[in-house]
Amino acid sequence: DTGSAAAIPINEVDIAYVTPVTIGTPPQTLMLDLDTGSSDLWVFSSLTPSNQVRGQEIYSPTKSSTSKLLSGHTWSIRYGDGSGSRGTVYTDNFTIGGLEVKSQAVQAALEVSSSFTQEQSLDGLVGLGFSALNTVRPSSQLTFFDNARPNLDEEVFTADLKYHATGSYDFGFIDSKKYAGNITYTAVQQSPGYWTHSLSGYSVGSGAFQASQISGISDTGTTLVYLPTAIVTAYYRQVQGAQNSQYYGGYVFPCSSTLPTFTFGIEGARFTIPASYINYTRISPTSTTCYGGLQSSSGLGINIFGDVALKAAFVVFSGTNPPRIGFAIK
Ligand SMILES: CSC[C@H](NC(=O)[C@H](Cc1ccccc1)OC(=O)N1CCC(N)CC1)C(=O)N[C@@H](CC1CCCCC1)[C@@H](O)COc1ccncc1
Repeated sequence: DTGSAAAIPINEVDIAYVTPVTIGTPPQTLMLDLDTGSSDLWVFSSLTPSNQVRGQEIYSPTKSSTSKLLSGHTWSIRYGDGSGSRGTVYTDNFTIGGLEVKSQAVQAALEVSSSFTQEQSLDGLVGLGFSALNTVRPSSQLTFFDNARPNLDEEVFTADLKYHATGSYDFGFIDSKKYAGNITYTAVQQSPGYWTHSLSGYSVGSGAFQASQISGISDTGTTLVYLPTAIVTAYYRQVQGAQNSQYYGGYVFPCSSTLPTFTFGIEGARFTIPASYINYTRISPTSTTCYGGLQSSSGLGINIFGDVALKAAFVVFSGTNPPRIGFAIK
């Protein structure tokens, strides 16, 4: 089997991407954020208090003839940005882009944090990390990818995220029309459950490539790129008027500044993030100060290759044994 679905930016600065999925019988369509940085599939539901729902589509298990309560099971998740949700668990038929998994664990939210309530274009998440990170207790549940894997033509899914445009996620096949040249693969360390791998180094603008192994996670659910402070300061040293603002919680600069590109290495291959991707957003609609798409990871304890980096490449998440991740120019 294979599947293919759109990755649609939810706002004009690509803060996140959502993908249409269907759940249950008859099918209920929700827009979910496919997130390789977590492993819970959870949705706004008929069980979510109405004062926490603001425009989101909801999953109603009672309206689905194929839903089953996974009795006695609960879940609770906290994300890196402090947002979170918790609830109960059903199994139901779940489809992404024509690829169906029967009896997928669908985690119905009983409570969501305010940042989810405020994000009306996001109806929940599909975790595509390793199932070891799943928070359902007493027995953890498998991700959509792990459930689909035995029926896939190839044990892969690919992410083709785009800058200010709709991209795609494919399951079970690698579409050679979506990239140029070769795919460069590198080893993935699957514990504790993220798609963890190393960069072989980086360069700023036309500067020399600095070879160094930088370990981090490729995370479609994280908007920006978070790297070690030494790298980030080297980057912003090239930006007139840049400063690391305590007030704004990161590097900001005059929107009129000229930004250099940022290049990262995967083994021997090189991928360049255009300056426009790093000029992430104005700090407020009328401001002339802009917030950078490259920020320091020092507060996180982990380096994160988020959407700002991933949208510069075609990315193959390979569930083979051992797992690996591939990058290609597009
Ligand atoms: C440094 S992990 C921060 C990261 N969350 C972000 O990237 C959010 C995404 C967002 C925010 C608001 C609306 C829509 C999307 O966006 C920002 O935080 N920003 C973008 C806008 C910018 N101005 C400020 C910074 C994060 O937790 N991701 C998790 C998934 C994410 C949760 C929030 C909803 C969307 C999906 C996940 O993959 C990684 O989980 C962990 C990573 C590390 N240990 C624990 C958990």
